[in-house]
Amino acid sequence: MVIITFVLCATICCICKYLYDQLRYWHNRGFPCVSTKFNLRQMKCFLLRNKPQEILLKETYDELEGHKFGGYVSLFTPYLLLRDPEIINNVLVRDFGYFEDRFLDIEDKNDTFFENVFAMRGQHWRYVRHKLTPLFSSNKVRLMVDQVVNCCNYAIGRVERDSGSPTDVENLMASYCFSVVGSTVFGLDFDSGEGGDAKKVFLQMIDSFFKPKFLILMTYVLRMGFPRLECYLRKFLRLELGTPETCMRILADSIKMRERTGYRRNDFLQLMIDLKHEEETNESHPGVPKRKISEEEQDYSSKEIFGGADPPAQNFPEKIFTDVSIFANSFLFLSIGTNSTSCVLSFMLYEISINTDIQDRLRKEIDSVLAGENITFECLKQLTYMDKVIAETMRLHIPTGTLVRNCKHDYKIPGTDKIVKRGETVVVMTSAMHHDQQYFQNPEKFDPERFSDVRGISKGVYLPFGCGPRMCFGSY
Ligand code: HEM
Repeated sequence: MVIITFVLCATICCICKYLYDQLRYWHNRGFPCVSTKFNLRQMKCFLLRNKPQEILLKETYDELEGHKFGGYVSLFTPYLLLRDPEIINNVLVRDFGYFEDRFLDIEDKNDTFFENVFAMRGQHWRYVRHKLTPLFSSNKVRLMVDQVVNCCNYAIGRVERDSGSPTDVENLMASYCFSVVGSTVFGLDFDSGEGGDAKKVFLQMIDSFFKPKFLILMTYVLRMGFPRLECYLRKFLRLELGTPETCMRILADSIKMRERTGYRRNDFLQLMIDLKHEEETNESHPGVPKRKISEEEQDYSSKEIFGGADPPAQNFPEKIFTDVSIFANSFLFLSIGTNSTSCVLSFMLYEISINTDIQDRLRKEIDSVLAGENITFECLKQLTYMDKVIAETMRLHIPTGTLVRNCKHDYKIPGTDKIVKRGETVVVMTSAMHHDQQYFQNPEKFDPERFSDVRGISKGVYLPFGCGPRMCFGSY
């Protein structure tokens, strides 16, 4: 009995000591840091979802005012917040080789969602990014404009049908973006009813991803404090972030149909199917013309792009473009593409509805560029005021408020004696920087004219799409 009590007490003491050390992590490392007290309020806000994440992030950012970087602890996990634009630029671009991954070296292989380019690490990520980059080139996007225009016309029709009654803009934009991405990624026409069932299934899955069930939410909280434990627990409980079987079946049917009939469509799914065949046979599928290696793909092999790290291998020993990873990437594009784009569009409509002078100017530009014709890729480039309005919307209402990188090798922060250790996580709070008076005068004002002369905005300050080799695909 005495031994058991002793062991129990010793274990509790060790755990308490570990947690205490975690809270004082940055203090002990000699870094500037925010309060070392356990922040229960942050966890409560996260669980109850009663305070936007951006406000919590800004509070941490403001606490470190006057420092180029500083540490904070979320639950029990230490993060190093970068506040200085030059350091940010070094980490994301110049010294990318030290910071190429987002996540810890945790095997998430049991979860289909983690087989995608956002979550992949190291050589896997480089190879897949290298292969997928040309899919987002302006040439490819140009070929998809007709599909986007169709979805746009459908959304306009919906507004006209409902005219006279209030429109739920968030819902309208979500449905519109979902159709655009569904059409360009999967080749499914969600609006016509052809993809009716698929639309329902995919929407349910995206919903469970962004509004997870309580048990999954708890594992997220656990992940903030004990990422490895969370991963093992999720594996043990066989918890998936959704129920991908039905979605996978829809996708697998679509792949099989294309392989069987030789039907080709100008979408991302097709390009990934071609990559799958390339890996399987080292040449194109019978009846399918060999894929041309584009200039972008060739350019994407230089050492400079990877911050001095090795460029990706042209071939990979394992098969990467399996049905599972095609599904994971397609789902990623569908979820991340739909959510971030519809969020920006909804906020843009909100801003121009309360800033009617901006709305009038925008309408005049659209009328003069389109002159009653349909939208083409060429006219998009002439909509320069529209560009500024979108840029300003993304400054004020950025959908992804943080950029995260995991340190791969010990890294000395230039101009200081501080070392970021391998395995530590650095964070850039883009939403907080976009609202920082130091960089944007009168930051809460919606003013597209800020983007008339982008030279006035320093590097590493305005980052709606991130920066460096890991920046967003959607920004091309
Ligand atoms: C307004 C719309 C969008 C915004 C604001 C946005 C923002 C971002 C941000 C901030 C990142 C992280 C970048 C970094 O860590 O440096 C990211 C990554 C990514 N985004 Fe987007 N995004 C948008 C639309 C899209 C669309 C439409 C797609 C694809 C269909 C997409 C696909 C991706 C992918 C695949 C990544 C991961 C890239 C990698 O790790 O290599 N995004 N996005």
